[in-house]
Amino acid sequence: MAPPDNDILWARGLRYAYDGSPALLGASLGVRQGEILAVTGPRGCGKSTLLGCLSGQLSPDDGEVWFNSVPVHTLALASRERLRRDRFGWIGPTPQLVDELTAWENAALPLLLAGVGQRKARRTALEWLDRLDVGECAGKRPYALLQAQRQRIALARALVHQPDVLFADEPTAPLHQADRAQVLRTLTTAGRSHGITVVLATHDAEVATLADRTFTLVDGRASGAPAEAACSVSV
Ligand SMILES: Nc1ncnc2c1ncn2[C@@H]1O[C@H](COP(=O)(O)OP(=O)(O)OP(=O)(O)O)[C@@H](O)[C@H]1O
Repeated sequence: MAPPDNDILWARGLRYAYDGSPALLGASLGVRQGEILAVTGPRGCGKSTLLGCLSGQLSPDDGEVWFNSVPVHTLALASRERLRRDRFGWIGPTPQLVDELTAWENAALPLLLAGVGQRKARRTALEWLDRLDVGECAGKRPYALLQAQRQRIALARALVHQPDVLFADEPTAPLHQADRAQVLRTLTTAGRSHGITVVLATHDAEVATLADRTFTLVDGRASGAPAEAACSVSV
């Protein structure tokens, strides 16, 4: 079956198991260009695994993932890595920064890897750090920063190259309430103003209200999908 034209991301019948222990049991979904989709569900229902499969970090045991007209599930490793680097952004629940680089260098990494000149990469990274209220941290290394500042820098890095799709896996987990609201606002505003599609995994119903649409996973499949028909269910 070919993916519909208006879906930037499209997955069918995704199955994934960790050492024989199933995490996804036939999840199917479509994500439209520019929308903010919240992937919700209780802890352990498979949200992170679904984002891993959609973003090409994990290879599903069965099923298909398409990005535009590209079949991600059959791409060779090098092509998948290039796709992730150039077209996708990723932010997880804990900031994973390069210890040896300053905040702006961390934020600029996707641009530098794509061959953008140092001066332009620095300027763009600084703009994103300012937008996220961590401009004053630009010259500091991660060890000298608070966890909340590190997470904002990780978000700047995820957005700096204006990816087609931003995958955000519980991005506000390490933040306090006030930080959480601002980071989420920046994330959703950036998505809407730059036409970035956002796939946001969260178990927080309040966070999910910022999304255009919600996809609920229960035990590795779409909520309400009967086990035997799970492969053909979509939202
Ligand atoms: N690396 C791993 N090795 C083994 N089992 C794993 C691994 N990662 C996840 N699992 C298991 O797979 C299932 C789905 O996990 P996953 O992290 O995708 O769910 P989640 O909905 O994102 O959970 P959470 O809300 O806690 O982040 C769970 O039962 C989890 O224990």
